[in-house]
Amino acid sequence: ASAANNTPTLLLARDEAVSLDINTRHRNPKYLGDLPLPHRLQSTTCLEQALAHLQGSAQPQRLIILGVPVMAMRSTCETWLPLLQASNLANTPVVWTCKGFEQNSGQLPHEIVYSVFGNQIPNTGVLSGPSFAKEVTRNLPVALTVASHNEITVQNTTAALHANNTRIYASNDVIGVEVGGALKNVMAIACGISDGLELGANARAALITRGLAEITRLGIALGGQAATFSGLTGLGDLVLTATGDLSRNRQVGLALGQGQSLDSILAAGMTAEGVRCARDALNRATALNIDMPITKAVCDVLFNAIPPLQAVSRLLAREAKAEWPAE
Ligand SMILES: NC(=O)c1ccc[n+]([C@@H]2O[C@H](COP(=O)([O-])OP(=O)(O)OC[C@H]3O[C@@H](n4cnc5c(N)ncnc54)[C@H](O)[C@@H]3O)[C@@H](O)[C@H]2O)c1
Ligand SMILES: O=P(O)(O)OC[C@H](O)CO
Repeated sequence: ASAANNTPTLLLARDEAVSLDINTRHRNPKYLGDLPLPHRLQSTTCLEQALAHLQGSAQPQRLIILGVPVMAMRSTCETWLPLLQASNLANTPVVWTCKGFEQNSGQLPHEIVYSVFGNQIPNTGVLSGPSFAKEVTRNLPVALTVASHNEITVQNTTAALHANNTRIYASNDVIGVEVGGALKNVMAIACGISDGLELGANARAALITRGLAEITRLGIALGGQAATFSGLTGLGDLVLTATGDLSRNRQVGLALGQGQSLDSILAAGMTAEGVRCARDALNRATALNIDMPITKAVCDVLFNAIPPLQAVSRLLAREAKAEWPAE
């Protein structure tokens, strides 16, 4: 999106072949099929070249986007901290796109970032919202939220990305944005399971709505703001991922509902952050005494060998209750 906005953009890749394809054929077949990429998007595998690119970027659009999964966030931050300090780039805004909790620590991405960066890299934030990469690559309309406590992070993210078909909205609710992004993946697995079992559109709508109640409950308990969960990074990303067949999390759910085992689905190379997130979210909810029945049902199917239909029956067999407050 930044390259489409004429922002000179350099993608730091780990794989030489990916980098070469982007620079020569303007394609990234490993991740994005045959979709053409803007010629302004360049790639490198060399950290020094990435730092030089940042030093040459105009200040209003200078921005680092960490586009790695949550499991790689800590090591990525640890790599960048000394490099940015040594290159006089410690004030460069850094935003991340990952959605989930860190395994073992159970930390949200901002907790990882703050624990590694401390005050040494002060301008940070999370960039999230409903955005399938393949649609962004096609430059179709998309709206995202950047949440940060620093004005410069919001300004630079907006300057780099907000144009043409990309809208950037600002928020100061880092926790709410991250919880919505993490938990929508779990609900997308739940909706995929329901659709794989052919339980119908009514069931899917119920799961989305009660899933949002569950996300909101945990999010508020963790310090998020209620309104955030009806925004782009809550309801917006939840609807996209729970209903859009481009979602890897929904695809995992669909395959489970159709009778495939988790091992065989993951062996086929499917990356779905909701699988790890479900257990971490349930652990954090249990510690806070928060009821998360849909997340619990997803964990039962994923990790406790409960057949999908039995998990659904258990969900439906719970006592009747008031819809609001969402307890
Ligand atoms: N793909 C999408 O449509 C999309 C949309 C919005 C947000 N996101 C979020 O952005 C993040 C990245 O998504 P993705 O689909 O590109 O994920 P991905 O799993 O394809 O990985 C992205 C990049 O991270 C690199 N990476 C993986 N493990 C690493 C490690 N241990 N150390 C360093 N680099 C590592 C990979 O080489 C790859 O280049 C995710 O958390 C995802 O939720 C993805
Ligand atoms: O393919 P998924 O399920 O990881 O979803 C991708 C993005 O998070 C959608 O916003």
